[in-house]
Parts: sequence; C-alpha cells; structure tokens
Amino acid sequence: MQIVSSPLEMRAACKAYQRAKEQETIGLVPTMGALHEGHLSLVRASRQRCDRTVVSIFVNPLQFGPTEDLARYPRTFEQDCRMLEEEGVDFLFAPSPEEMYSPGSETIVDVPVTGGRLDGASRPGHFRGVATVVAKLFNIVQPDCAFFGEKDAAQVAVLRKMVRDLNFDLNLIVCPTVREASELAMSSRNRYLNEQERVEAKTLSRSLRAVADVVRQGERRLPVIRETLRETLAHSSLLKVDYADLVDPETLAAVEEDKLPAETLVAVAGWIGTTRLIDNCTLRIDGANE
Ligand SMILES: Nc1ncnc2c1ncn2[C@@H]1O[C@H](COP(=O)(O)OP(=O)(O)OP(=O)(O)O)[C@@H](O)[C@H]1O
Ligand SMILES: CC(C)(CO)[C@@H](O)C(=O)[O-]
Ligand code: BAL
Repeated sequence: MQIVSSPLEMRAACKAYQRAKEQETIGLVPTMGALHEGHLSLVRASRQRCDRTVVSIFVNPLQFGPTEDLARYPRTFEQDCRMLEEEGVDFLFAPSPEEMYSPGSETIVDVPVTGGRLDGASRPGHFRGVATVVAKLFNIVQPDCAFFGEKDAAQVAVLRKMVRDLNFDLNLIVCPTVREASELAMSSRNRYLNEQERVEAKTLSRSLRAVADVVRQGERRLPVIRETLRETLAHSSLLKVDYADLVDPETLAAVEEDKLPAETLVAVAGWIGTTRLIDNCTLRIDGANE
C-alpha cells in the first residue's frame, strides 16, 4: 500500500494509473479513520468492484462545529494502516489539514436545502464541510466509484444531490450499515462510550426495529408509527434525542401525509452523555399490496 499525503502527488498517481490502464477502474472510500468493520465493508465492496482502491483518512475540520469534538476525535493511524494493508488497499491518501486546504483556499460547496435538514439542521455548516471535502477528494482521485455507508443516510442524500448537480462522472455506491451483535450501528464515536452508555446506545437501533416491526405487522398510519418511535426512544433515561424523523430518503423533507409512502427514511440521532450518535432504517412498502 502506498501512503500519499500531498493532493498533487495523489492526483498524479491516479492519473498515471488511468493513463496506463484505460480499461481499469478506481474505487474511492473516504473516511475519517479510527477504522472499524463498517469502514472495511466499504473497502471490500470497492475491492470487489474496482481494480484499484484508494482509501482516504482525513479528519476534516470544515465539517466540525466550533463546540464539537474535532480535537478529541479518535486518531488511530498506525492501526488503520495495518488494517488497510491487510485488506489489500492500493493507496492510502492521508493529507494534513494544511495540505488539503492550502492557504487562501475559500471555495465551498453548499447543498443548501437538503444539506440543511436532519444533521444539517442540528450541526449548522456540517454538510457544507462534507460536500466541500468530498468534492475535493473526487477531483483529486477522479474515481469511477465512490463508496459510502448507509449509516450516514443524510450524508448520502446530500452527496447524491451534489453528484447530480455538479455532474461528477462517477457511481456513488451505498453499502449497508454494519452492526455489532447488539445491533448498535458501528461508529468511530462508539469508542467514547462507557459500558453503561454502550448499553443505552442500543435504544437507537431498538427504536428502528420497533417501527419496522409495526409496519411489517401492517400499520400504515404515520401518527401511530411516529408514536412508536417516540415511545421506544423514551425508554432510555441517558439518551437525549436530537431528532427522530420520518423523511423522504432523497430530499430529507419530512413526510407530511397521514399514510406511509412507498419509501420512507426513519432517521434518529441523540446524545448519550457527550457522544452524539445516529442511526436509520428505510421502510419500503409495496404499493401493489396496499
Ligand atoms: N457501521 C457502518 N456500516 C457501514 N458504513 C459505515 C459504518 N460506519 C461508518 N460508515 C461509513 O464509513 C464512511 C466513513 O465514516 P466515518 O469515518 O465518519 O466513520 P463513522 O464510524 O461514521 O464515524 P463517526 O463516529 O464520526 O460517525 C462513511 O461513508 C460512513 O457512512
Ligand atoms: C465522507 C467523510 C469522510 C467526509 O469527511 C465523512 O463525512 C465521513 O467519514 O462520513
Ligand atoms: N460520518 C460522519 C462524520 C461526522 O460526524 O463528522
């Protein structure tokens, strides 16, 4: 695995490869490091689909608010390198903030409507930071495919829109959420949790399961589905709910109808102590059977 920190060198390496092997493809897996099985599932998907895989590790200051956890975000670079070597990754792109944002750099990418919803509403400016750094990564690597996790469903909606609006020539591939045996969604921030918090954090996935179960049993009334979500989330005394919404998976706009549409994203976020976690599931109902 070749480790590259300069954006120019990374671009040159990918360009050289693309010139030499016209028919072959490059997959990009953007991450902030502190890697776990969720990240590795994206790496494996890229290795399966593309000839070369580039993983980026960059804790992007632009997507953190002034009171958020940028300074204490887990950084486990040596261990991450070993994991990526074992997975057969070709390039690790790990720039410093100064290399990624050269002095005077001021252009940002904003997806204002979609990017202002869910995490975008709770973390103002967050998705501007995400869209800007991902657009830069796309320009540096120029991948054929880019791999993202379903766990960050709002991020996926924002990036899909960015790809469409800005005509990026790549396939955005979304991989399912990898969970621990307890069903807690894997997340780098789970490292912040103590034992009791880890138990309480399961309330998020439990609330999604409760909603999926009532819908499987035939419930279609949105007020009842919302109440099921609210009630399950209230079971934890440690969890402070940030949002628990039923939204359109593409626009992230709140579902307004009284009955469940064909496809609905159920997205939840909350703080367990000082740790903010997110999770989601998609409800799909077959209109033909309604
Ligand atoms: N459990 C998971 N299953 C599948 N993909 C995941 C999972 N967790 C993260 N990813 C994906 O990995 C990519 C990099 O995410 P990131 O480095 O922020 O990890 P994270 O675990 O989501 O960290 P955080 O705790 O900051 O939310 C994103 O596309 C994200 O959706
Ligand atoms: C996509 C991403 C790597 C951009 O910094 C980040 O938001 C993440 O890890 O999900
Ligand atoms: N995967 C989400 C990145 C963040 O919380 O900043």
